[in-house]
Amino acid sequence: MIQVNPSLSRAQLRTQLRKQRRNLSPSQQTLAAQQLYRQFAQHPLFRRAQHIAFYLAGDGEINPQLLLQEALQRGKHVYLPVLSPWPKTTMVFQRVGVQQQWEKNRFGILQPRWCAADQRAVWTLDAVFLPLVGFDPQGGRLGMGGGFYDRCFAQLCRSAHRLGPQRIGLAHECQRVAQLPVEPWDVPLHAVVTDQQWYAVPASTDCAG
Ligand SMILES: Nc1nc2c(c(=O)[nH]1)N(C=O)[C@@H](CNc1ccc(C(=O)N[C@@H](CCC(=O)O)C(=O)O)cc1)CN2
Ligand SMILES: Nc1ncnc2c1ncn2[C@@H]1O[C@H](COP(=O)(O)OP(=O)(O)OP(=O)(O)O)[C@@H](O)[C@H]1O
Repeated sequence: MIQVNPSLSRAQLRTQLRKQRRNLSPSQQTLAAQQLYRQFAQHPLFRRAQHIAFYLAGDGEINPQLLLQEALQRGKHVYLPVLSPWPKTTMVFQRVGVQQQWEKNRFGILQPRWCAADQRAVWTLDAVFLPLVGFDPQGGRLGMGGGFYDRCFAQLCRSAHRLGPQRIGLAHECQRVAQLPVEPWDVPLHAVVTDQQWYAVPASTDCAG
């Protein structure tokens, strides 16, 4: 686990942790993806969930592709994040179709071509698997810095939809830090699954802000 120098800013921490995950070799990445799959494929949360949001891995992120394929095979509805053309700060979740058309978002990440009819309100999903740059065992998440996931969940946390989807961070073990700096807009994760283990977050820290 990384011992975080408390004087590091979020931006510096992000740079350091991104470098760390990009340094994993292709064979380490493949193994991590297989181990993630083994950790999770038979888990009741995954077995029960019918509407699940994934992400397409890049930049050294742990790859949930095996789980995504498994979800499709089990007849679940699979969603991916799509950045809205306007307003630029909005991200929605869109179901992946059989003859899906794709486009790149402004960060070069592949996303389903915008189709409002296939989009589903976040609070009606059963689970959202979040990519992350860093995490801590208290449910803290450091992302790429766009604030997209936090904005998606902000309403949910403040309103009566506390139950909403399970927010599950997926990560390499090397992305764990003892304690991330917390910002007022941060929405805590319910759990983090790495290639090595599960980190269940105590309920009391859920939506603390
Ligand atoms: N796989 C994956 N998909 C995802 C996310 C993610 O973290 N991972 N996102 C999670 O929110 C959203 C995209 N958010 C992103 C925010 C910033 C950058 C980024 O690369 N920033 C550049 C600099 C900015 C620029 O190119 O204009 C960089 O530092 O490399 C990428 C994605 C939606 N899709
Ligand atoms: N609920 C919100 N409403 C308005 N702005 C927000 C909200 N949540 C986050 N932001 C803004 O987004 C910016 C980036 O936030 P942060 O650094 O936490 O992103 P991140 O979690 O790393 O990114 P991402 O979720 O896209 O991976 C912050 O400057 C913050 O002001």
